[in-house]
Amino acid sequence: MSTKTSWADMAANSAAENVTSASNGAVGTTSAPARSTYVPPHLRNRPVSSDRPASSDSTAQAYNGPVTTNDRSGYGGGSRWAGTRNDYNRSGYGGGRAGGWGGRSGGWDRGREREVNPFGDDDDTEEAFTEQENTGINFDAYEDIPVETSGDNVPPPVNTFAEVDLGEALNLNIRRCKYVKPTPVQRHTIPISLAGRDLMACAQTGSGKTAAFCFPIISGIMKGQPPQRPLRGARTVYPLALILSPTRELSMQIHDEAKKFSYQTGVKVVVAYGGAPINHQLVSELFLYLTNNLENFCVAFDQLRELERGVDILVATPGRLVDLLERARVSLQLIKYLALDEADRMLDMGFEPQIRKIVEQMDMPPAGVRQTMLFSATFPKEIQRLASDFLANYIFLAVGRVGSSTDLIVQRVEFVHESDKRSHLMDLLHAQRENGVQGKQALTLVFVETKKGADALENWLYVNGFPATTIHGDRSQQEREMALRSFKSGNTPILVATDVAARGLDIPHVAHVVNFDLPNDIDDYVHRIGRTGRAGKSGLATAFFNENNASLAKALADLMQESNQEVPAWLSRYAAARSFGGRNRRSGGGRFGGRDYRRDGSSGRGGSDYYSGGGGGGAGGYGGSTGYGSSAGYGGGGYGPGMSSAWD
Ligand SMILES: Nc1ncnc2c1ncn2[C@@H]1O[C@H](COP(=O)(O)OP(=O)(O)OP(=O)(O)O)[C@@H](O)[C@H]1O
Repeated sequence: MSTKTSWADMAANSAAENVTSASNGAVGTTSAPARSTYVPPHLRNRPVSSDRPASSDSTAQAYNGPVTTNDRSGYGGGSRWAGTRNDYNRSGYGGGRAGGWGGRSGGWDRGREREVNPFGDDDDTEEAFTEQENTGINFDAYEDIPVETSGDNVPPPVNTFAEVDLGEALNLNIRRCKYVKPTPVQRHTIPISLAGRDLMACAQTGSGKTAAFCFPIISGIMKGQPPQRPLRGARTVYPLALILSPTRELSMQIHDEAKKFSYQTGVKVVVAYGGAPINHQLVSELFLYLTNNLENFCVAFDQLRELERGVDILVATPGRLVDLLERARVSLQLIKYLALDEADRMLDMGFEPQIRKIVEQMDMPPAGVRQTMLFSATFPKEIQRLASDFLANYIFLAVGRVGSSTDLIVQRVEFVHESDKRSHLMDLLHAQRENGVQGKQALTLVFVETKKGADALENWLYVNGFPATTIHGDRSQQEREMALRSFKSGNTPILVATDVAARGLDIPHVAHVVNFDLPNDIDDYVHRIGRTGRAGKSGLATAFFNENNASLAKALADLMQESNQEVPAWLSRYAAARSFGGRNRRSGGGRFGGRDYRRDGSSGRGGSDYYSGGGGGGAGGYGGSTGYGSSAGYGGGGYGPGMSSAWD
């Protein structure tokens, strides 16, 4: 630990200069009146107009401190690619703020601002929400989705949000989001979570899992008893809920979503994600390190300040959270809700030690005392076994599988030799252009295996007239954010990415996912193609396959067949050749991304057939499989215990 240069310490020392008093996790700034009173959730649970402070009473006012949501661009540190050709997103990225975070409008000593309206409308009237719906959602596509539940006394699903008591303020926000009715995973999981049950939920990509775990948490905090936060140290904060996710971008996205859902509920959401520690940088990258670290420092500073104002829901990546815990900036003593998004990824060998440390070795209440919710689109059985350590008498829920019965994603697989991949991609992009798809700002996400490969392909595309940008673990936080913004806005309609972008990211209008390099693991493929065809929309996924991908053939052919896709004869031949002794595994087979491993009757450690719940599929055990636990499939790079990661 001593070798670590802690962002938390650095930022804390600087932050301390701006901080005068703290109590129960709420901290005042030098120019703002000291916020010595923490407002318990039960007092905050009232919808108020966005035009005035939440309440005229002093406690509620005290809670309404400055909110810096979406204001991460306050740092202006230059970096390797910053300001270069492709990454401009003029729509709001830190324009005029190059001087650093002090340039943020009003600075951070503005004291108590009203809560920023994340919906961008200041009209809170009923009429503003009526007769509107999230028009992009094709709910019919979900009607025939298979659902499987197991566990004791499973609460029945609901058909509408009105059937469950989520609370007035949250209901208003659901309507602001234009969610007219719950998606299948929400229909099933919300009543389960509201009943206080632990949950392992496996549901299609893009089917609304974020809201599925956020709604019960926010509602529970709103309705819960006011917490007695211990006075352990003025700088220690005590969140009531913890949401962990594997990447910075996903954490930010969950944070943004949770902020929307908790608008004017009084529930405070804060995000903490991190950069790499000093001892993992190469000397030759010193300059890059200094630049990035300044940026990391600025991000950390911002996050820490926000944290010190008090937090109910902490959204975090594991590495940064461990850092915060080790430095006693955060205590998990009062955690009532623990949610792991992309839970299978969080419990694979890359992250598991950190997750165990957070959940089992710090001060978090044990399973059964806290409520634990695990969500992913894929749940390999070995991971389920590990996960069961964190759960008490849980319910397992499986909802469909990517494209399983809805055919939302058209999957194509083409045989392309390594040397032909670039020209083949070019052909696809030209065809797209000719069809006018890109003219309408449709976006293409291209997955490659390595970070270097991503940079090289981006450069080649650019030289050949296709504006592209990249996201991978070697890019600085600022570059990653700029790339995402530029892609989302359509300014740069092609994003070349490693697996760091494979999970969770909800980017509207991604029309085409190209697996330029196929992953080693079929579950990674499922998550990658799930960046399109989201929330009832349709999408296209093209994979370049060659002999290097032979180990994936069987699982890929099976998945395509299950999804009613056309399987080329040559792929079937590859698959047949791999039928025996094939190395790739499948999470659940059949119609789901995973099935309850307890059904196998082999729930003890070292249980038997890895595939037995899945109705056939590949042979071979988990232990020898290609992908899980190996970092090979992750362009962002895996890492060992105690180390930070490019994922983080
Ligand atoms: N009830 C709903 N009605 C309409 N839209 C919804 C509803 N619930 C979620 N959405 C929207 O669906 C999209 C996908 O949701 P989300 O990102 O939570 O999916 P996910 O299941 O977590 O996907 P992934 O497995 O890729 O992480 C989001 O844009 C979200 O706003």
